[in-house]
Amino acid sequence: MSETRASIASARSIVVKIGSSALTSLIGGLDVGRLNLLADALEARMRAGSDVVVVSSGAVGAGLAPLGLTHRPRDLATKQAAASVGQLALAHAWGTSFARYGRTVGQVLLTADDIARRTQHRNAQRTLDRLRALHAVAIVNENDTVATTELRFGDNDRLAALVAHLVGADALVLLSDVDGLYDGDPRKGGATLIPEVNSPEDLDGVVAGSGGALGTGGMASKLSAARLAADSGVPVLLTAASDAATALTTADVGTVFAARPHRMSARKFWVRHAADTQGALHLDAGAVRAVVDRRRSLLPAGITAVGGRFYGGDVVSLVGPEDRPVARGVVAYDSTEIEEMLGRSTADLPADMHRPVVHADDLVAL
Ligand SMILES: Nc1ncnc2c1ncn2[C@@H]1O[C@H](COP(=O)(O)OP(=O)(O)O)[C@@H](O)[C@H]1O
Ligand SMILES: N[C@@H](CCC(=O)OP(=O)(O)O)C(=O)O
Repeated sequence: MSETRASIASARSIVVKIGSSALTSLIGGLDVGRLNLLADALEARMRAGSDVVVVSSGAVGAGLAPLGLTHRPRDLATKQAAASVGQLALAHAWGTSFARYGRTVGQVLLTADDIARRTQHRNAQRTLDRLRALHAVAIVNENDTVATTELRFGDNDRLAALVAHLVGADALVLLSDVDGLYDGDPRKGGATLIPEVNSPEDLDGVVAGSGGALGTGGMASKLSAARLAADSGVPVLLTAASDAATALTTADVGTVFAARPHRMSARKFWVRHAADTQGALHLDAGAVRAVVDRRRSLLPAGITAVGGRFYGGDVVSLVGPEDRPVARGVVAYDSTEIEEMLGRSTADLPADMHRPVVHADDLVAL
């Protein structure tokens, strides 16, 4: 068995994301039978000693039938109304299912903002850690009723990858209605399963198509979430929910994505993937070489212009001379302060401005 599969099979802490397509159908709504089988597999893994966090889609799908809707709505307000009805049913169904084992569930609804802001990020982390310490299973979903279009996560695949990093998980399992990644859309026929993705070249020529009637992101969002997790050091298994029992025991099923050998620090991961940028610093070519190639801190001498209004502690985009973002970082000063420092060497600045504008530890090249 491959090293990646072995690491997923033995992971101490796992995030398992279950897609709408695996839990709901347009005609039947929420499928409690399928949900019970998933809870069985999740409970077995917990009893074998692993910590599990569940990211469950399906709120919109579960809310359609009770509202008399026969297709997934396109407009945001109806989707949010369906999600508010469906989330209640979904959380209740998970609660009832795990109660068969005497296991308590906790509902955790997150928006992109919660992950993007450092304080909320820490709060979410603490809640998830405490639920785990109390032997309860967290059932996470996007907070669909308050998230607006701009605030929405790409979808729950991305949310699951962010949560995996948030809780320091050792593996991410994505369960869908398809048994892995194919080189083309399997609904069109003639596509071949790719069992293992070890490097970006393994994805050459792969066509990731759209999802089903109830899913949102399709294969493209699973691929980008899998790469996000794998790049940050978390191995990923993608398979069908009907194979959950195998996925959560031997991991000998579906497609696995090998993790990068070194896990990115939690702070760098947040800067790179989760935080919203509040403004921009424009750099000259020498500063780009220093921060991107030599991994140095950013000093005022290499900054040519400031874009937007921001404060010390915000995440900003570092933009090269060709107007292309080259890095992101946590800025040490307010934008108004940096305007006074532009192009000046550190020695010419007052003593309280000798810290780098962005410290190398807070800086991630793109
Ligand atoms: N290259 C591909 N490999 C596998 N599945 C693909 C591919 N391209 C498109 N798909 C489709 O993506 C669907 C899964 O995405 P989606 O419906 O969003 O699932 P979920 O609800 O689990 O998030 C599958 O049903 C499959 O038909
Ligand atoms: N938060 C939404 C799901 C969004 C989503 O990403 O769905 P899916 O592609 O099925 O994982 C819901 O619960 O309906």
